[in-house]
Amino acid sequence: MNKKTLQDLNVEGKKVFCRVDFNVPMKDGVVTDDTRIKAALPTINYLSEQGAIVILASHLGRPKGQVVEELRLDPVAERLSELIGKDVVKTDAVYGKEVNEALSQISDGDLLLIENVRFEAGEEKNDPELAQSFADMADFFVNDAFGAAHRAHASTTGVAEKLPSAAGCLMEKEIDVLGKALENPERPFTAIIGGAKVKDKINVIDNLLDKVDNLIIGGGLAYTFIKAQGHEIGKSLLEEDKIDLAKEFMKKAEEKDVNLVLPVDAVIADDFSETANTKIVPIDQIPADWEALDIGTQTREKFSQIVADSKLILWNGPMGVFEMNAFAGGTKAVAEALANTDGYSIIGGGDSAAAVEKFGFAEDMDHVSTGGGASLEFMEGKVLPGVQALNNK
Ligand SMILES: Nc1ncnc2c1ncn2[C@@H]1O[C@H](COP(=O)(O)OP(=O)(O)OP(=O)(O)O)[C@@H](O)[C@H]1O
Ligand SMILES: O=C(O)[C@H](O)COP(=O)(O)O
Ligand SMILES: [Mg+2]
Repeated sequence: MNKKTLQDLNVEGKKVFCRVDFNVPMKDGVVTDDTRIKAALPTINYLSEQGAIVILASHLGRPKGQVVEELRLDPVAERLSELIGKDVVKTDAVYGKEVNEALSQISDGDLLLIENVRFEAGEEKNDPELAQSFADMADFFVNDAFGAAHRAHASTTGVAEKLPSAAGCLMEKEIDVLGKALENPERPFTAIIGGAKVKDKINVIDNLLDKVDNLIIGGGLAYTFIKAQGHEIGKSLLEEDKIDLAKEFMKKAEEKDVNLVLPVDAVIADDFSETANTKIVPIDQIPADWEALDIGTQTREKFSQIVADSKLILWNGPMGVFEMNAFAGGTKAVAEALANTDGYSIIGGGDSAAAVEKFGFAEDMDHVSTGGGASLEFMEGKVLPGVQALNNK
């Protein structure tokens, strides 16, 4: 990596605006998976030990420029404080008087977490004024938010243009590990994509088809493809305006001789709930008022076999709604296959990492990346804007 790193900055007695990705799974105001918080600790500890005042900034969820009470970062501050064994000052504001007052009361080595940056409409628009407000708080900018490095937002790229900047340790490590895998991928190279961010993730497929031997599509992403094949998908997740794109990708896969693999059966439910009635049906037999919430048993076997035969596997996005036990089996089976394969296994994403942790397979993966969309875009061969914006060595 040709970007400056922490060692290139002299932060003692200085204020550092440090973007992290604390977009973690939460339930009832408690962090349910702290993988991303733990992953940022080396950078936070380093800055603090060097005597910097560390201003931490993150997004959480997609509040779309408004204050959403459930998306405040207080539970994250609490968990961070437990992990680091130190107080974390948390402000309810993203910038302005409250933040400035808090900053005037803390000392070198202390930590301050500002509120969810996506409460500000300017964040996702990369508004220069908001970026300037971030820059005004600090002497340096450090980006350790690999998971958000594919976003060109005020707290990722905007502020980088206004302060001397560097990559944090996590950013450095992710780029190093993923870069090595991508440089000369061992084959067969298999990508598995699932999850719920269909609009975002369908777009990475185009470039991935130029790189992989097998492309497995599961999770909520699969049903737009099943629909494109002409099957009824009931109330399953669908991006209506991406059906034609899905058709194009199936055609491109055929032309490029890429094995595009879709579910052949599904666990369907008559309600989006743990207590719904469920059954497993062939993929072309989903009734109109049911929805597919997990891959079926035959699909699990098929996907697992491909994983077992692969030399490099990149997985992002759960195969089903694994947060509910009734729909966790598919994600667990694929996680187990990745844990047992002789190939190099990379899994990425906030919820995917949480799933692997929940099922006890995290230790068996070669690399658990904190990036979901970011690791996919990186593996597509794209330069991530959050990285590009940082100062070169
Ligand atoms: N069939 C399905 N129907 C509806 N939701 C699904 C289905 N399969 C998986 N999901 C949901 O997908 C969500 C995770 O998707 P997401 O794309 O956010 O993955 P991720 O690993 O967190 O990646 P990223 O870091 O990019 O967010 C989970 O909350 C899960 O319940
Ligand atoms: O979870 C992620 O992949 C990152 O935190 C980015 O979140 P976003 O997809 O809402 O930008
Ligand atoms: Mg997610």
